[in-house]
Amino acid sequence: MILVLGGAGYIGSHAVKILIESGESVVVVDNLETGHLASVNKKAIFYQVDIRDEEALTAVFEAHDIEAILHFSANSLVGESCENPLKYFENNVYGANVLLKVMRDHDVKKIIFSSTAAVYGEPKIVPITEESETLPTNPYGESKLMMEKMFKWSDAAHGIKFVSLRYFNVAGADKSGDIGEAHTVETHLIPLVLQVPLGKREAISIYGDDYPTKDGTCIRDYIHVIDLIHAHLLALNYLRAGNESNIFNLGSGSGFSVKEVIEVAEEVTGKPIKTLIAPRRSGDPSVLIASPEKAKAILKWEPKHTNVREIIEDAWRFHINKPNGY
Ligand SMILES: O=c1ccn([C@@H]2O[C@H](COP(=O)(O)OP(=O)(O)O[C@H]3O[C@H](CO)[C@H](O)[C@H](O)[C@H]3O)[C@@H](O)[C@H]2O)c(=O)[nH]1
Repeated sequence: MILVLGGAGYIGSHAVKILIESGESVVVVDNLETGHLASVNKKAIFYQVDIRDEEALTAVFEAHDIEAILHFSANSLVGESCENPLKYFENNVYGANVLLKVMRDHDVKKIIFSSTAAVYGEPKIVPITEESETLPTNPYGESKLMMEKMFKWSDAAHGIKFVSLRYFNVAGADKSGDIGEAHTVETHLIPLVLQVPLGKREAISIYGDDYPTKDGTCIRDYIHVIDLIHAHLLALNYLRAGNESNIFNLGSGSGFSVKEVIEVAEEVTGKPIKTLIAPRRSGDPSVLIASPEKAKAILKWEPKHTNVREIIEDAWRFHINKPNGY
């Protein structure tokens, strides 16, 4: 049995669907603070539990024979983390503490963990390898780095093996159009851009056009959520094969600027997208591009949907299908 924490969220709901399609039995735990029950595949067993609730989490571990955990439940908004850092330390860091305690007590030894490119902060060298310095510039990235360290020391003391996956910019949606990115407070570029052709937003603000990049706007490495989840399945097999704990970047290795994303979204939707030039958003590095070479070499990961057009087409299919979310 695989336990998916945060399985009602954007990325977690894709993981649940793909795990089930690949023949795994899945238990989902989600507090539904930001997740949607409707996005959880019906073949999964669902518990509305907050991972900080040790008693309730323990009951899930006692009811099921859990082999491995995929951990997607965390707060993940950079701006919010700067305004309310303690929320991030309480939910993300303390939540991981409770989880590790319950794992230790129930002899569960495998966990795949969602980390982030935000652990690197402002990179000195691009593309970013896993050996790059970790110097987060916001509490969100700091909380994820702290969690990585908690897993490292829990491995040393209790033999809990982990794979930490440092995500770059996750986007796109399942090809069915049934599940996708539907945050109540949306901050991510692609869903915000698509709100304009959906008629939900007048214009998209470009946060800064004076960066030292080819068109002056920030460059990011967009990774399709389906490719991202395939890396999780490979990480699960990697731990099942008895390998040591490890850390991998998950990105496509190529970058697209904010203006390029908007242009492709205009082509995909066939509608003009009005833009406004706004001031820079604080804490935004100019260029974030992953080196995915380690994941390719060790996990044998090969992202297949690296074209930003395909990512936007798949996101658009979901938004057309569910214009008001779940
Ligand atoms: O309305 C908007 C929203 C975003 N942007 C720009 O679009 C780019 C992408 O922004 P997102 O907010 O979509 O993504 P980030 O790169 O800021 O954040 C991603 O990478 C971070 C690590 O750096 C964290 O992991 C975070 O959770 C993850 O979404 C940035 O240059 C941002 O300034 C705009 O111009 N206008």
